[in-house]
Amino acid sequence: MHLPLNITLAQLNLTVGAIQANKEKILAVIADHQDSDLIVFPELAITGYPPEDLLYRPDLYQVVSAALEEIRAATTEVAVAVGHPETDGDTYWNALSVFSEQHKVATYFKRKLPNYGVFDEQRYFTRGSTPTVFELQGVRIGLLICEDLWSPDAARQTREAGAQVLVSVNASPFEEYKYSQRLQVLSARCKETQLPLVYVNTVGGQDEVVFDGNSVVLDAKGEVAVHLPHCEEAVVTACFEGLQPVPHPLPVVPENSASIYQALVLGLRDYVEKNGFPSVLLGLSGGIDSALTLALAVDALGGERVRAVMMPYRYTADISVEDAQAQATTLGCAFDIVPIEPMVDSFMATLTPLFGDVAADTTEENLQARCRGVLLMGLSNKHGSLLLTTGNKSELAVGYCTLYGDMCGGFAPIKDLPKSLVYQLSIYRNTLNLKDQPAIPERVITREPSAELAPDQKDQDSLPPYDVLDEIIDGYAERDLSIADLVALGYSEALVKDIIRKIERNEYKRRQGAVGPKVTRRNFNKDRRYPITNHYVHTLMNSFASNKG
Ligand SMILES: Nc1ncnc2c1ncn2[C@@H]1O[C@H](COP(=O)(O)OP(=O)(O)OC[C@H]2O[C@@H]([n+]3cccc(C(=O)O)c3)[C@H](O)[C@@H]2O)[C@@H](O)[C@H]1O
Ligand SMILES: Nc1ncnc2c1ncn2[C@@H]1O[C@H](COP(=O)(O)OP(=O)(O)OP(=O)(O)O)[C@@H](O)[C@H]1O
Ligand SMILES: NC(=O)CC[C@H](N)C(=O)O
Repeated sequence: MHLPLNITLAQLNLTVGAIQANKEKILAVIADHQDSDLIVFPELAITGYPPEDLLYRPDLYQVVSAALEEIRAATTEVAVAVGHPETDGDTYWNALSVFSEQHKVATYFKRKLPNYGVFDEQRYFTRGSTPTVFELQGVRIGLLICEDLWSPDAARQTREAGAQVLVSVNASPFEEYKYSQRLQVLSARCKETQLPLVYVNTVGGQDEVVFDGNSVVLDAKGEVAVHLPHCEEAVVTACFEGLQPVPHPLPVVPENSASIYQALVLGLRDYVEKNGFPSVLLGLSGGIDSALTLALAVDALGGERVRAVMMPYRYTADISVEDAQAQATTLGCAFDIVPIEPMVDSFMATLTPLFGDVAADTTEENLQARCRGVLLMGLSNKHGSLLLTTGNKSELAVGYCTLYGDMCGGFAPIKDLPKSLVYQLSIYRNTLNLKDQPAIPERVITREPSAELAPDQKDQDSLPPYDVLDEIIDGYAERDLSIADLVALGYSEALVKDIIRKIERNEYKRRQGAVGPKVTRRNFNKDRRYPITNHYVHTLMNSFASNKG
């Protein structure tokens, strides 16, 4: 055994489908770490994760093979472990290959394929069946891929196959409290097997998920010896002496609000950069949702790449215009004021005769939101700028938003934040001073929420207080509680039923909404796939009535 053994964790931000660019990035890390013994790259590093139905394309495997050939040819005595999809023409695997001195030393096939939440691996891959161990400087290294670690048996079998160190490659997405949950799982595997673990996660935003990095090395007792940063690329070499990882200075683990905020910044930045947008814009109303979205955008891209547009109508309060202006000035982004009165009046003049004698209702409110949407989409088209839509999870849950109005836009940075979390993150952001002014004007946080689409309108005219709404949404949509469970929490039957009806009635709206990063345990996209045409809500209502009877 030749110790110390140096194992490099390459926590890289790779791009789905960019096989050549990902390969170049991998080759650059290999060239820079020739003093290491083993360099470990993330799960499916070659394709990025998740490649989704790209995995059905036969040509993908040709490009992947060519890239792996180049990596193999570039290896010296430094071993390299890299994740990639693999096929023999009939069967497809999520694989991890190890190359050294221009040879393939081992290929391992993932044994546990996650098929829940945002994951669909059983749609593409067949399970591997064999633990894989290879020898490096006399030390036996056992290979694992992500989900393999989330139950005991794959790690146990790898130990039984002779492993002395476990190396796991991962694409483990962020959600609230994920870091501590993940650490518990990893620590349990170390304690069960009494083996140290090198855990390499990917980092970066990919459509609706954000990979948070937080790669770690744990010792055989499950204690963290090395920890890579949250939501940042990093390449760090861990040194093993006597099969014990040498402790490395640990970065501070961000607390809950900071960890979510940083994940949202990364998700937004990567969506904009990886899709090639020069800039973003948004409607800035003087309300908290657009204010938090603006702060995220400026933190992700810098003020010079962000434009905010205030579009007052007759119901817009003066303080809304003042606060929007003040925030744009503090954050250093472009700011315009474009009144929508002439457009709304013109639409109304045309529509009023066609409306006949039907009384005014939400139609008139939606028209204001739609005029704003048209203006913002015009600016987006003209300048090639991505329009950010500002809806939060509570509004999207109950459909308190206008199709082709404030739902216009290509990316929705806060769509998975319940309104209570919008407040929490806004308060958090204001603890980070910028030019001695709060990033979000205090009055925006303290004033009562209003869509300002009708005189003296408040959100709470149509909705229960947000803490109540959020708890019912969380209970019903994230934790699958029944009507009886929610009533037992102290909410009235009428309120619970009303919110559930609204949630189910608005699936069609959410399906037409822009993509945005997941931060809760269950988002309204891949995590919760409900039919649009769906009468289960009647079944629920009826069964609660009959239970009571
Ligand atoms: N199942 C289904 N499949 C496909 N389409 C369906 C549908 N059900 C209704 N529709 C269609 O959807 C349309 C209704 O949706 P939509 O036009 O959006 O309008 P709607 O949902 O009726 O109203 C929007 C609500 O959101 C509030 N709002 C608007 C803007 C901002 C805010 C805020 O605070 O942020 C709040 C506004 O005050 C109002 O209460 C109908 O025309 C209907 O035809
Ligand atoms: N006067 C306005 N000027 C610019 N944009 C607006 C204006 N009013 C609404 N919007 C846009 O439409 C979105 C929906 O806003 P609305 O005021 O109806 O409710 P909200 O969900 O409370 O959002 P916010 O808290 O940002 O006001 C806003 O976030 C903003 O992007
Ligand atoms: N890519 C995977 O296998 C990820 C699944 C795993 N449970 C995680 O979220 O970490």
